[in-house]
Formats: sequence, structure tokens, C-alpha cells
Amino acid sequence: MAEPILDIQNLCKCFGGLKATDDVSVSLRKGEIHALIGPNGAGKSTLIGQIAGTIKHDGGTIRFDGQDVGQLRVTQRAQLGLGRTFQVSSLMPEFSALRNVMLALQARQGSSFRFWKPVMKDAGLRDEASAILERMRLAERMHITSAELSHGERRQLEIAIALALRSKALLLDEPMAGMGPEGSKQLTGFLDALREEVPVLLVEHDMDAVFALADRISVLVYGRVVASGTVAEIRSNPLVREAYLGEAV
Ligand SMILES: Nc1ncnc2c1ncn2[C@@H]1O[C@H](COP(=O)(O)OP(=O)(O)OP(=O)(O)O)[C@@H](O)[C@H]1O
Repeated sequence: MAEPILDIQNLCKCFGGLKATDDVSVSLRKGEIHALIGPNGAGKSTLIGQIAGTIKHDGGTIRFDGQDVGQLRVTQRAQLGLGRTFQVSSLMPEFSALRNVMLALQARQGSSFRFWKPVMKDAGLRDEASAILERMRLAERMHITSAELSHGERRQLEIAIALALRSKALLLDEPMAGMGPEGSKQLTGFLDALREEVPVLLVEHDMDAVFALADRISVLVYGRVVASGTVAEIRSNPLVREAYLGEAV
């Protein structure tokens, strides 16, 4: 089996006396969606934060694309291709969808030598950004500011930006949050189609989405991975049903 693109071993994080991440080992392989589920406060966002680099881990290792990235800053990890979208959107609200994606493309290419060229006048960037937006079904909305996009469209735009940055893996923290059933279904379709290009570590409470998308699921409870397996294995695990899934199965 190929080496995972992301390999977390024995990760630990305490907040005072609270073990928010307790000896967690998880991996993400190319071409897969690995879902992290668990009750509120289980440590899912804390784990994602440590992988992205916004939260410093106390122990363990974080390897990405064959490299130990545990001591690298957020931006350095992002430059290596570790993409993240946030529970709270990080888009530039006053800029159009097109400009947001063009800025991401420019950032990827390194902006220093093109600093004096206005981004919107760069035809090459514009064509590439348009193609990405078309893929994310946002072509007709590309001139709308991201503040005016619907909630679901903003999520699509965040993924478009991750594609523009050529992310090699994506950390998605509750992408379905705040979406209606139609929006969730649509985003599920987008992520499904993307998995071969960008593997995803997905934190999500929407079990329909998780069961539809996940190649593997890991269940966190009180900072520990209590079970890991395929959708069928997790659905039929009595411990998981009792601890978390309840009526969802
Ligand atoms: N900065 C912090 N300082 C102290 N405690 C924190 C901090 N961040 C998180 N925690 C605690 O760590 C635990 C894990 O929180 P975390 O937000 O990672 O859980 P979660 O599984 O993502 O929850 P949810 O599903 O509600 O988003 C919780 O008990 C939380 O209160």
C-alpha cells in the first residue's frame, strides 16, 4: 500500500489538566476521504488545528508528503500543499469569487516578481481561475463578491481556492455546518468527485455526508481514537453505536 500523504503518530495535546488529544494516530492515503467523527468536545477541531499548525502539539509526529512538518508554521505547511478550510470562512468578503481565486493562484506562483502587475489584468491567471470556478459550478457567480454568495457557494469557493493552491491534501472542519439538506447533498457530490485529486481529512457531524463519502472513519471520544474502520465496520461497532452514533445508524 502507498505511503500515506498525511501520517499522524501518537499526537498529544493538553489544555491544563485536560487531554484534548490523547495519543492519537491517524493517516490519510492518496485518493481517500477519511472522516473524523465524535461527540462535541471530543477533540476533532483541536486535532485539525495541530495538523494545520494553528495549535502547537505537545508530543507525537506529524508527517506530510514524506516530511516531518510538526515544527513548521501554518504558512509553510500550506506552501507544501496542506490545505485547510475553516469553520469560519477565511475568504476576502469584499472581493469577487474570481479575484479570490486569482489571488490564490498568484500566491501559489509566488507574487514577488509580478508584484507590480495588477492581478485582475493577468489573462493567464484569469483563464485558470475561470476554469477552476467552472469546475466548482461557480462560473456564473464569479463576479459576485464572496460576501454576497450563499453559504454553500462560499464553501465551493473555499474548495476552489484549495484547488488553485494545488493542495495535496485538504483538512475540512465541518464543511456541511449551516447547510440545508440540498446544500449538503451538493457539497457531498463535489467532494466525492474531488477525492482522487485531493484526499480529504473530514471532520463532520452530518452522518449522511460521512456515510456517503468516507473510505475510512475514525471515532474520537475524550481525545482518543476509540475505533477506526470502514463505514460498514463503524456502523456495526457496538461501542461506537453506544458512545456516539445512537439513532444515526
Ligand atoms: N484553547 C483551549 N483552551 C482550553 N481548552 C480547550 C481549548 N480548545 C479546546 N479546548 C477543549 O478541548 C476539548 C476538545 O475541543 P474541540 O473543540 O477540539 O472538540 P470538537 O470535537 O472539535 O468539538 P465540536 O464537535 O463541538 O466542534 C474540549 O473539552 C474543549 O473545551
